[in-house]
Amino acid sequence: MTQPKSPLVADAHEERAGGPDRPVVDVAVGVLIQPNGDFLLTSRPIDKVYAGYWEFPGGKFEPGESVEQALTRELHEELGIQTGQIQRWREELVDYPHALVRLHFCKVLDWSGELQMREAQSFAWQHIPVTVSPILPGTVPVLQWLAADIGWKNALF
Ligand SMILES: Nc1nc2c([nH]c(=O)n2[C@@H]2O[C@H](COP(=O)(O)OP(=O)(O)OP(=O)(O)O)[C@@H](O)[C@H]2O)c(=O)[nH]1
Repeated sequence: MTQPKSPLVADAHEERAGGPDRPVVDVAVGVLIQPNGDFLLTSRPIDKVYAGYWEFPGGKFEPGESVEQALTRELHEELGIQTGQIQRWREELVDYPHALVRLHFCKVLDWSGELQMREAQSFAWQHIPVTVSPILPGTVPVLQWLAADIGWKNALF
């Protein structure tokens, strides 16, 4: 029988808010990738937990939303863009002191509109290795997946 993948535990030494039975919070996350392979990182606004940490844009589902609906709404709210096709990529469970979150990472290769930082966040187009820090704990594995993607392509060509 396949065992469920255990969560990535962030800041394990800190107390967990909500105790052992806290609910899982679903989060839609967009990895916007340009044709040259650069991807977009944004910094968390000052009024949020892990303020100033770099992450991929996105946010929590609202009731009844699908991954695609939540991501389309969040990318418009945060960046002012209209997303085209959304490709579901990977999921990850992260146990933070403030919440237990399930991150639904999606690749977005196609969008329209100029980027606007509507939450006064900073942004950086990056490639591996990234030059911004600190990176949000739940975001670190994505950089490893992106690196693996590049390795796969290099192996083919
Ligand atoms: N957007 C985003 N959130 C991430 C990433 N990695 C990661 O662990 N998270 C976690 O997912 C959760 C997203 O919450 P959020 O506060 O950004 O969501 P939101 O915009 O809906 O917040 P709001 O309720 O304040 O409007 C946070 O617990 C954050 O730490 C990531 O790459 N992008």
